[in-house]
Amino acid sequence: MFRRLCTSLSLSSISKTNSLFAFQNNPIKVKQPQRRFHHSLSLTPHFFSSNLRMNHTQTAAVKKAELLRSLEASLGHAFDSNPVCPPPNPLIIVISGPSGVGKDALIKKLRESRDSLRFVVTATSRPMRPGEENGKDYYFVSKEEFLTMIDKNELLEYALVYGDYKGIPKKQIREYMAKGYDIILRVDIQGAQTLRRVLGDSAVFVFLMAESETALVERLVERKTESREELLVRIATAREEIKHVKNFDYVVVNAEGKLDVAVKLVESIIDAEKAKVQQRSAVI
Ligand SMILES: Nc1ncnc2c1ncn2[C@@H]1O[C@H](COP(=O)(O)OP(=O)(O)OP(=O)(O)O)[C@@H](O)[C@H]1O
Repeated sequence: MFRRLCTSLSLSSISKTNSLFAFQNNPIKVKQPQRRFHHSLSLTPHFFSSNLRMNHTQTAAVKKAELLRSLEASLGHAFDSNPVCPPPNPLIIVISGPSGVGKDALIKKLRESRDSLRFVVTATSRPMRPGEENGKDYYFVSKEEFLTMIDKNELLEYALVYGDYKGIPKKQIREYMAKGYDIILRVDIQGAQTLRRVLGDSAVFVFLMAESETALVERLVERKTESREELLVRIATAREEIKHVKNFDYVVVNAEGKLDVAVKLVESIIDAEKAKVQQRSAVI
């Protein structure tokens, strides 16, 4: 192979000394390449007609084109410009963590920075909070409507959380994945456990946590959406939930005032997952 390469290189340099157009009538007989890899670099009389003296960049381009052609000639076929790796599978990313840790805030930022991500809107029977939008933050449905969705097997998972139902409609996930989008799911720890049973290792599970219990409680208090009693329940639950971190693939700390750092880390996780040789392959 090395000798063949040398031969073709020396042949190409000979043709160059004779004439710049000489290799248009290349004497080397090769099988016609099926697809030309470097059309844009091929020499045509037009290329030189307007400017007979080539500058340094043009000369380098010609040399490169010539070398590529001679390599193709030696190999007997054109280089393949198709991607070497198949496109990565659509990914399901499950974001979970204690109440008030910043799941919604993180997902909002992720959606702004990544076009390839689609957020699957959770259906819930809880009342709408100020600033929330139906169909954007959640699908707000009545308890009766939610129970009908359960009966029809329309939910990937559901749970009764603090007296309200929350669940993930399957339809949206299927539609987005068919279009090649990555899916981001937001669930509490109970929901993540159910999803792990349903999806196994076919999805990526990310546990979001605050840097300390104090930080978590302060965040919840500042949000002003829970009563004193509700806060106590959420704090007690968070203490239990933290024990489930071992069932997740990744843990991300969302430290006070450092939401952007947490977002970047989740983006890196997505990038790393996309570069995996053995891709996860979720079927809903
Ligand atoms: N890194 C951070 N630093 C300071 N405040 C934050 C940070 N991340 C989120 N917050 C704020 O903390 C509060 C709770 O966040 P968020 O509502 O996103 O939590 P959550 O995990 O979705 O809660 P829940 O599960 O109860 O819906 C919000 O007011 C949010 O703006």
